[in-house]
Amino acid sequence: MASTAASPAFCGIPKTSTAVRASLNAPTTRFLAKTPLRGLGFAAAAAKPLLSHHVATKLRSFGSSSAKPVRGVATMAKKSVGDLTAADLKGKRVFVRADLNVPLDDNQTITDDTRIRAAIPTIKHLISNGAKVILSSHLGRPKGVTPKYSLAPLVPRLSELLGIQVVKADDCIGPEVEKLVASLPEGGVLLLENVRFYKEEEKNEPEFAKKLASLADLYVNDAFGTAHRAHASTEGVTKFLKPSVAGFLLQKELDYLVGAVSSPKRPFAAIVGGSKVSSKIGVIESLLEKCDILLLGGGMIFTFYKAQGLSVGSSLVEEDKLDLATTLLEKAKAKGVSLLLPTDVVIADKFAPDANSKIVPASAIPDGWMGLDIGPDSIKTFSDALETTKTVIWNGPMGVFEFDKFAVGTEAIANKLAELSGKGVTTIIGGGDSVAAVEKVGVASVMSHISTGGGASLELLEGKELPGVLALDEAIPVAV
Ligand SMILES: Nc1ncnc2c1ncn2[C@@H]1O[C@H](COP(=O)(O)OP(=O)(O)O)[C@@H](O)[C@H]1O
Ligand SMILES: O=C(OP(=O)(O)O)[C@H](O)COP(=O)(O)O
Repeated sequence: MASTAASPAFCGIPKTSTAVRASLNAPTTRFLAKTPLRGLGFAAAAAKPLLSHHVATKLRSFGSSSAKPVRGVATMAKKSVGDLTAADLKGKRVFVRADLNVPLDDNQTITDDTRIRAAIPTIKHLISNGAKVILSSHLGRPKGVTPKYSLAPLVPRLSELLGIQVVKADDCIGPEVEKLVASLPEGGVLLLENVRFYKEEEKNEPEFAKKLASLADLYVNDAFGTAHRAHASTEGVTKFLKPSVAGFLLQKELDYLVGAVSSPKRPFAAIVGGSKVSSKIGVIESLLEKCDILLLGGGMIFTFYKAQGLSVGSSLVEEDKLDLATTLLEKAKAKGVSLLLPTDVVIADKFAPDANSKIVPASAIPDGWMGLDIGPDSIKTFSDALETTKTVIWNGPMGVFEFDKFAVGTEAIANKLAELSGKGVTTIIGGGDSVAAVEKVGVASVMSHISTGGGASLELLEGKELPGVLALDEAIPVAV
């Protein structure tokens, strides 16, 4: 199944895949095997007021065993899509922001549909109550209109899962889109084109948000994976659409993650890897405050090595983060946090599945070679460090696991977490690629929680407010 599909031809992607090469720079489209969604099954109708995470944190510190409102405490719960009935929805145009940023291969085939399946309960609730759904998402990090980042390849799978033909717009604003919205029947779904084709989206420009909002009567945010971004479609739009409510996925993710990371069972370990170094290296500072053990792997580590004066060959490095890396190493030492970097790495002579490879100490990466996985000594050290933990959160693969030769570290950590999960340790896996990796290994079902958001779950762990959540309407306070 998954592992077979992802092996030598790795999901049918040519060995010189642009998708793979792009992952070194801006790894936004992904390419793993199609695997069943686990850990995200929930009843669409099981709606309850959504606790904003800072409130849930407060409740936890009162010793509550669940994130339910406490008698007499005014909660800052967020309104949920489950609070909206047919009376609110029938005939209404609902703007739904989902995170449909799924991996596609070079043939534009979806290779992991986890995020599409996770968005379905909210959409089904809306269409079964007679709403007209205007569905919006980004895909990747395009600079302007870029055909390979079109949402068109998602239409067949969305239609299949919803049991209706989803209509696709060629834009996300403008007269043609307005015409399609006007002709949308009750219970219909219109998928807008990639909202990041407009630079105004990430800049959160109010005029752009207003144009998006003008398409609809009310707003649902179900994009947990993008809830840490204050963009026009996740935050700006809420200023022009009322009500603005949380979708079932957003609600479910927060319900689980807030409780698990606000007062984690200790020792508490975080594992951070992957290739979004500049977005995630900053999180490490906060993790030093929260975690007892911090393990770094993936493309993250070479910036740390270089900051220590080591040669890193042609490995992924964020030059402008070298000072930060040095500071983080000093802070970890001062705080007594075990910040472990791999001591050995698997290096390659090119970024390809058939690259020549060898294992070298982290201090001996030759020029012209790049680190694409953690080595066996590091796997052992990391596994030993995790042995006594009670809670582990993992975001970012340990290596370029899409290539079999460089998947060993990621697979070993996935298997270690599965083993710990079996012993009662809380194991949380977040992020599109990290989830795809544990699916590939076949251990997703034994993890405590599979999250559709990597960066978003790390920011929650940091204790940050997620702009996409904060912007939503508050529910009427509940006293129980
Ligand atoms: N040493 C490395 N060099 C380059 N890319 C890496 C390295 N290790 C892991 N990666 C890549 O990181 C990507 C995932 O990173 P990221 O997007 O941060 O994770 P997630 O999607 O789980 O949040 C994968 O495509 C993987 O190939
Ligand atoms: O894939 C995503 O984040 P993740 O890799 O941290 O899980 C989200 O779709 C957000 O994408 P972005 O990091 O380009 O804003």
